[in-house]
Amino acid sequence: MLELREVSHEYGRKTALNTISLSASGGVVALVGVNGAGKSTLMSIAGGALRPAHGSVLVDGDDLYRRGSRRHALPRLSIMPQRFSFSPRLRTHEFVNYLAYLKGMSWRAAFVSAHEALELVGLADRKNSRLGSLSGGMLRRVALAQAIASNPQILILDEPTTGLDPAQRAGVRRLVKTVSADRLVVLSSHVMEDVEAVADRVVILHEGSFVFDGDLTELKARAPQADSPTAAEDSFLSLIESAVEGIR
Ligand SMILES: Nc1ncnc2c1ncn2[C@@H]1O[C@H](COP(=O)(O)OP(=O)(O)OP(=O)(O)O)[C@@H](O)[C@H]1O
Repeated sequence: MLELREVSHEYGRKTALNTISLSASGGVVALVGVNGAGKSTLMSIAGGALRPAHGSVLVDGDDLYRRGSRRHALPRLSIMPQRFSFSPRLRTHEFVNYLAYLKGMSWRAAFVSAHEALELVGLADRKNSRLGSLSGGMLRRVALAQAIASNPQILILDEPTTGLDPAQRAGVRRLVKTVSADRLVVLSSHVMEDVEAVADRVVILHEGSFVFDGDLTELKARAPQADSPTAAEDSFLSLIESAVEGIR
């Protein structure tokens, strides 16, 4: 169970998140928003990578940002960040293996798990390649593999399909569906097509606040034409427009 309690965050004087509360325990929760809505900030905070200025994040009741409980909470989740730094000389398997080990797995278990994760993301044939030789799309899949490898109960995926070709995107969507069968996946996206393919619940974020939280049927029902093939997208756009009008 992941719980965000009244989370707010600012960068200097810029408010990125404004009193966000969310709890989820399973399935795929898709966080949708336009550029700058606050998705990455929220994903980083939920994934243990950014301490929020206000509020708290609980994993099965353990506070992710409190000394004492962080070490219990952290191994139960993994984040696939939008960008990650790495040594270009490390080999793909070595990197995934090492990160799974850092998450608390034994070296042997991490070794096996890294192989399985690379297989799942379609990179088994590049397991001995140096990271510096991989394409951008391959690196995105390495980022996904390292998130999956430690077998966490909660997976936080920040724009997992960005930079992938259509076949790889379809592969990642299938993978997200498969891994969400027995865990919680929270992913961010601004591609409604991806969201429709995988999400059990959609949360729309705009200028740091939630403007919608419900399932796809509820989202489509808000569109001018609920049976239109573009109903989810139309509804998203009209929710954003009304939020903008509300701010004016
Ligand atoms: N390190 C930072 N310093 C200053 N402002 C930041 C920083 N990171 C994000 N912001 C600002 O906070 C707001 C939210 O940014 P965030 O990256 O969370 O949005 P996003 O929804 O993930 O956007 P995108 O879809 O473009 O990745 C934006 O206005 C952004 O300019």
